[in-house]
Amino acid sequence: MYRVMRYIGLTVSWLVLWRVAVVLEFAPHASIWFPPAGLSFAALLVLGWRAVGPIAVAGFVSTAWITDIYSEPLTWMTWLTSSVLFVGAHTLPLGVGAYFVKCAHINNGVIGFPRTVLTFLVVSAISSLLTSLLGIIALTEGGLMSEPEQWLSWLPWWIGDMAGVMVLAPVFIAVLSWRYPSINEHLGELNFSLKSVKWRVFFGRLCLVVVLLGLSVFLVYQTQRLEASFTVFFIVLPFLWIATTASPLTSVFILALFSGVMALLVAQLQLQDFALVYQFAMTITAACVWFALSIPTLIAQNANLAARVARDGLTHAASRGYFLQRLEKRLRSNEANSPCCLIIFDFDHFKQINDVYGHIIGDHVLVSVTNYINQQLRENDMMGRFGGDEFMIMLPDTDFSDAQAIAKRLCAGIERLRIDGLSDSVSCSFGVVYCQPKEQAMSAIGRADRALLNAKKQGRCQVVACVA
Ligand SMILES: Nc1nc2c(ncn2[C@@H]2O[C@H](COP(=O)(O)OP(=O)(O)OP(=O)(O)O)[C@@H](O)[C@H]2O)c(=O)[nH]1
Repeated sequence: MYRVMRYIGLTVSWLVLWRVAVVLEFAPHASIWFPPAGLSFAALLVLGWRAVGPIAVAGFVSTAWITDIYSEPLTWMTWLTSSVLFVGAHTLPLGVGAYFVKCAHINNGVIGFPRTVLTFLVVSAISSLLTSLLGIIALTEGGLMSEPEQWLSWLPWWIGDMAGVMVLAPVFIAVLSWRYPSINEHLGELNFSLKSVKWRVFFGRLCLVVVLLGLSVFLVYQTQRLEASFTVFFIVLPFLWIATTASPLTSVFILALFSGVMALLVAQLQLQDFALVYQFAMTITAACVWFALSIPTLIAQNANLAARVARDGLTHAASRGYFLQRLEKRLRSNEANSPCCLIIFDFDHFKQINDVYGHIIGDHVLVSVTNYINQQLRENDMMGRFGGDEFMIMLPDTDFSDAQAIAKRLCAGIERLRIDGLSDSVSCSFGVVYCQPKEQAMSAIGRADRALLNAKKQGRCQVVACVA
């Protein structure tokens, strides 16, 4: 029962939107935008083919209603043929398009959000072109459209449907996602939760774009000049700002209301001569908003990747590349005159630990020892993984004797560590160097590595300092 009510609600909403579009018509069968296309796309995306029934009923009713609006006589047979053709022409391209967008997000995943946006925009353009061409054929077959009207209608119909899909489908998807939350897994980065909307931000930014639109439309109304109508394209700039700073739902709501006000102003002020400009402004603004919505996502993903690249996945010590970068920066900076020391340490007979206890325990040893060392270091110090079982520690503002003392303390502390799953104790060998002012990072590492080699040669589990 509840489900039937929802389907009836879908049919009624579709018809209300369709009636609004008819009021805003500026050419036969061509409104500045066609909101029902947005609702059909959203319903087909969220409900799948279950949405076809309610949309079909709405299509049959609207075809009959056209007679009333255009005062064209309609026989039962003509009504039936036109309705079936119209419903097919409307639902088939939009349904296939919605299916593509749904699959695109699954295939592209989180990283591919901009690609999903591109798919949505391309699908909106192609599906709308097909609905307009097939719709015109349907109306012509039913005798509801003459040949001159076909030529007048195809472009405004196409762009009107495209505007309906690009601008309104996301709003309807958001509304439907509150009732059908399973769609959220396909929406990925898009947070369409109402909680994400900050109402002060929403009203402030909505006022800004509506005022700018009002100024632009007023200029056109006063001058009746085509050049003046192009000023509406400048509103793309505040929209880019909105889309990159507000939540997706806020941007999508503002875009829909802005487009609604635009359609209303064009109809009320009789600006039909400029309707195509406004139609294109609507779709271009929507396309820009969609691309701009992916910018915060890309920034967040980049930050995430950068953080991952900077850390070693197992021990969470700095990665080799990041450590070298930081050491190089420290040695070249003005602080280079203050002392900086470098320690390199390597586990003793680590291969044996792996061979006797297995690699899982080997990993556990690496994690336990590096955790212990991290606890011993100051906030400014930095540990990095050179590779395998070899690690480096940068000690800024530390003189040579202190660095040697730290290495000895760590060496003794590691030997005392009791590690779960390991009956023997572990040990490490250490090489310590004082970094010369303006010395290359790799030169300091080379010297520390030679000291470490000496520590290994001298029997392991000890600290060797390299003075020069
Ligand atoms: N479990 C584990 N083992 C690793 C990892 N990275 C490197 N190893 C192993 O660490 C061992 C390092 O051995 P070597 O450096 O050749 O020498 P060693 O056995 O430590 O002996 P010395 O350094 O001469 O005292 C190798 O067997 C590597 O396979 C890791 O992430 N996890």
